[in-house]
Amino acid sequence: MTYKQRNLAMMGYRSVGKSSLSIQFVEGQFVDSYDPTIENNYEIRLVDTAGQDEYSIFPAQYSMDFHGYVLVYSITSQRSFEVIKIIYEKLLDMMGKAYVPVVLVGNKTDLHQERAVPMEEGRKLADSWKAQFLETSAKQNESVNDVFSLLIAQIERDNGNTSEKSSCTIS
Ligand SMILES: Nc1nc2c(ncn2[C@@H]2O[C@H](COP(=O)(O)OP(=O)(O)OP(=O)(O)O)[C@@H](O)[C@H]2O)c(=O)[nH]1
Repeated sequence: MTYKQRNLAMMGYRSVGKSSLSIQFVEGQFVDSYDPTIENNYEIRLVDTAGQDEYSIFPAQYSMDFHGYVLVYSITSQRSFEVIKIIYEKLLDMMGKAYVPVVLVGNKTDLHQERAVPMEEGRKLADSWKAQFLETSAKQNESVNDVFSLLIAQIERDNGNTSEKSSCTIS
């Protein structure tokens, strides 16, 4: 069986849930990797970066090796939403590109009483980037796997592949 390796980076402000989403995804996908009807297999290398802020110097290695990026903010933090815009701009700058495959994720939907960023704001921002958008709860395992399957599908579309069935392992 052959694998396409896909390197994905989790980026965002401190404490938005990058590690929690990664751990939830890795544990949730473990059983699926035994599915015998696999047609496309992706080996995902998931890099959970340390939280950034608007003043962080963008480490060059974050732009070199990745096929796609999960940009995470918390729906309870307006600041994390502002910071994600800056991270995105820095990413494009660093890559010297007008487009990179991105999924924008508003995490912590279970804390709806503390919501500070309306869903519509997230969607509008993602549209302006031509990116996918999802709200998630790492705590309640809400839409977590969708983040990664959307990003993989987007990367494949960008590469001119339109295969519908896919599966993955994480290393
Ligand atoms: N209620 C709730 N809490 C969450 C959720 N995701 C993460 N948290 C909590 O938010 C805090 C930060 O989560 P992390 O996953 O460590 O966040 P991070 O973005 O990796 O943080 P840094 O390593 O500082 O960049 C922890 O206390 C988590 O338990 C969520 O979906 N809902």
